[in-house]
Amino acid sequence: MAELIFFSGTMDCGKSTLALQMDHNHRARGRAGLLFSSHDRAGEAMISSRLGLQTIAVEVTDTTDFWAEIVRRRTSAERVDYLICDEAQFYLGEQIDQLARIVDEMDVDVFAFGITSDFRTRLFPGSQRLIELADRVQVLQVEALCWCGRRATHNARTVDGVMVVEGDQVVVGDVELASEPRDPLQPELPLTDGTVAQSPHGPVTGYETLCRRHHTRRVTLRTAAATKNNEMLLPFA
Ligand SMILES: Nc1ncnc2c1ncn2[C@@H]1O[C@H](COP(=O)(O)OP(=O)(O)O)[C@@H](O)[C@H]1O
Ligand SMILES: Cc1cn([C@H]2C[C@H](O)[C@@H](COP(=O)(O)O)O2)c(=O)[nH]c1=O
Repeated sequence: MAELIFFSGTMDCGKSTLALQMDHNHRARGRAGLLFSSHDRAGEAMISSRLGLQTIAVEVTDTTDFWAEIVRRRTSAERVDYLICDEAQFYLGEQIDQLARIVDEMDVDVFAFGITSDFRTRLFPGSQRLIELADRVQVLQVEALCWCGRRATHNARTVDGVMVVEGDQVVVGDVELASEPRDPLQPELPLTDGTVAQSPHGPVTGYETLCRRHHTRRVTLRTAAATKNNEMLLPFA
């Protein structure tokens, strides 16, 4: 019996990699699948993994009707056994309803992948509906980590490394990794007074995965480093 499964987690925990692996495994057993994504970092109509794999997919927009799309393909004799739906947090609630109907009435497996909550810890509409409707919600086993070493459970949006809580819900972007060599044109690490040197290209918006404690306190890798530097400057008693 077909299932609707929601594979979820924070940013950078391996969802797109798993999406491409699942497609590979099902395809290798002779099953026919369709890949969908929305606003992938690599560009339109793509599923891309930070491990280097990327595959063409159908771009999901607000006008996508999954039910009509699968009916159309099946009535033109195309086999569809499963759907891979990446960045499913960006899908509309009614599109998730269509996916559930495809599972139940067409016996097509739907494997959806996405982050549950936004930079303000609020559920994305697509993720909310998936949590409400999925046969199973599976949290990915590879844990993204907070800079403190705890499991990262939340996604922070940063501007020049500083967490922000205002802005649009959807802003496509990537996590900045501490181990990545710094681009000399990007802002430097925090100055000892806690401020950050400005990039000649303007503020850089990115994301950072944090544990709840540090998300609540708005402490990112960069602001933690700045605080540490300031503590070192404090006069000894
Ligand atoms: N250079 C690397 N070597 C090994 N693993 C890596 C490397 N770069 C990224 N990864 C793995 O890829 C994961 C991110 O995979 P990806 O599918 O792009 O994540 P998501 O779709 O959840 O944002 C990281 O959590 C890490 O486990
Ligand atoms: C937290 C948050 C994320 N986004 C965007 C940023 C990325 O483009 C995707 C997540 O992709 P990933 O493969 O899981 O890394 O979502 C956003 O638009 N708004 C947010 O609040």
